[in-house]
Amino acid sequence: MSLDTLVLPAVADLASPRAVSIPDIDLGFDKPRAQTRVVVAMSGGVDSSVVAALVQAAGYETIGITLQLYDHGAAVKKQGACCAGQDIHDARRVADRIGIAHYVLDYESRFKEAVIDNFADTYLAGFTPIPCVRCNQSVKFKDLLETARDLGADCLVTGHYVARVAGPDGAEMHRAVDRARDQSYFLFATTRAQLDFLRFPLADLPKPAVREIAAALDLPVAVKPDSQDICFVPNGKYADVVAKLRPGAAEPGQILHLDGRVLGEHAGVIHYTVGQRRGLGVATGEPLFVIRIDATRRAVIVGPKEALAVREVVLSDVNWIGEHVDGEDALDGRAVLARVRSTRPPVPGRLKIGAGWSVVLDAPEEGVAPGQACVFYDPAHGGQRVLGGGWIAATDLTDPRSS
Ligand SMILES: Nc1ncnc2c1ncn2[C@@H]1O[C@H](COP(=O)(O)OP(=O)(O)OP(=O)(O)O)[C@@H](O)[C@H]1O
Repeated sequence: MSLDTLVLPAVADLASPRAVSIPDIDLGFDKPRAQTRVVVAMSGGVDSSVVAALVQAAGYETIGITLQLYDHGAAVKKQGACCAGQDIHDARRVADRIGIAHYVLDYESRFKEAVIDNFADTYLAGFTPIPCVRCNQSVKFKDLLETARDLGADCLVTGHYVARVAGPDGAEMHRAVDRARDQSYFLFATTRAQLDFLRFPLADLPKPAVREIAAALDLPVAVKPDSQDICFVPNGKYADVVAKLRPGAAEPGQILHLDGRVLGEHAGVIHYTVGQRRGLGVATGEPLFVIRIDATRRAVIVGPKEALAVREVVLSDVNWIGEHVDGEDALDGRAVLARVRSTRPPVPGRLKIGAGWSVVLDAPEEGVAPGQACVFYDPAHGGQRVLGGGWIAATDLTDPRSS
C-alpha cells in the first residue's frame, strides 16, 4: 500500500473556548482507549472533521484517512465547481489542528470502476442510479475498511448520520436521531460483517450541535457549507457526465404514449427518470409523466399520473440485516416499512420471497424508479431499525413480463 503520509505530531489543544459541551465518544472496546487504534474517514467536511476531533479528544489512537476519489483538477476546470482538492487540503488542516496522523490515499481507479462507470451504465440501462450507495458499499466499506484492517485498526469511523446499536444478535443499524440528516437509506447495503467494524459517532447528534462543536474546537471547517448532491457531478449536470463517459447514451429515440402513440423525439434516455413531468417537450393537452424507460428500444414511455401507481417492487441484490432467520423463505410475508426513494417516507408493505425478492406495498406508490433503492425498516421499532434493502430491478409497471 502506498501512503502519501503527512504525520503531524503536534499534540492537540482541544480546550473549548466556548460553553459547548463536547460529548465523550465511547466506541465500545474493552481495552484502554490509548491502545485502541481508530481510523477516521475524513472527507474534509465538517461532519467527519468533528468526528475525528471527538475520537481524538476521547483518547483513542486516531488516524485520519482521506480518499482521493476522482480527478479534482479536471472537475474544477470543466465544471467550475467547488473543488475536492480543497477538501483534501481541509482534511489535512483539521488533522493538523487536532494533531493526528493523516494519510491521503489514491482511490481514483477504484472509484471510477465501482462508482462512476456503474453510474453511467445504470443510466444507459434506463435506470436511475444512486452512486452514493455504491460508494459506501464498495469504496468506503470494502476497500477503505480493508485498508483500515491492514493498518491494524480496531474500527473504521465515519461521519455518516446513522446509528449502530448493539442488539441480541449483534450490531444493528438504526436511523440517526437527526431524521432530516439520517443517511440510513444510502447505507442499506452495509453487511453485518462491515457493521461489526464500523462506528458512527454522529448517531445521536443533531447537525446544528455538530457545527457548534466544530466552532468550539476551532476547526478550520466550522463554517464550511455542506456538500451538495453527487460529489463527482458538482454542478448537477448528470447527463453531461454520462454522455462524456458513454457517448451512445445521448442517442435520440421516441417518446411513446402508453397507448402506443408516438408523441415526439427525445435527446437520449439519460435525460429522463420515472415520475418526471417537466422537460418532456410534448404537448397533448393532458399532463404526462414518464412511466418507464425502455432502454432496449431507446424509448421513453409516458402516460397519465394514475399510471405511475406501483404495488409490487421487484428487487435485486438484497441485503438482509434484520433478525436471524433459517433461510430467506422464512421472511415471506414479513411486514416492513419500505422506502422507495431517499426523499420518501417509509410506507407499509410485505416481503414476498419467490424466485427472487419483492415488496408488495399496502397502498400504491408513485415514481418508483428502477435503479433506486428500496430500504426496509422494522415496523416493530417504530421504523427506527434498518432491516436491509435491495436495488429496485423492476416494478409492476416496468417489468417487461407485465407489458
Ligand atoms: N473522500 C473521502 N475520504 C474519506 N472519507 C470520506 C470521503 N468522503 C466521504 N467520506 C466519509 O463518508 C462520510 C459520509 O460522506 P458524505 O459524502 O455523506 O459526507 P457528508 O455528510 O457531507 O459529511 P462530511 O461533512 O464529513 O463531508 C463522511 O462523513 C466521511 O466519514
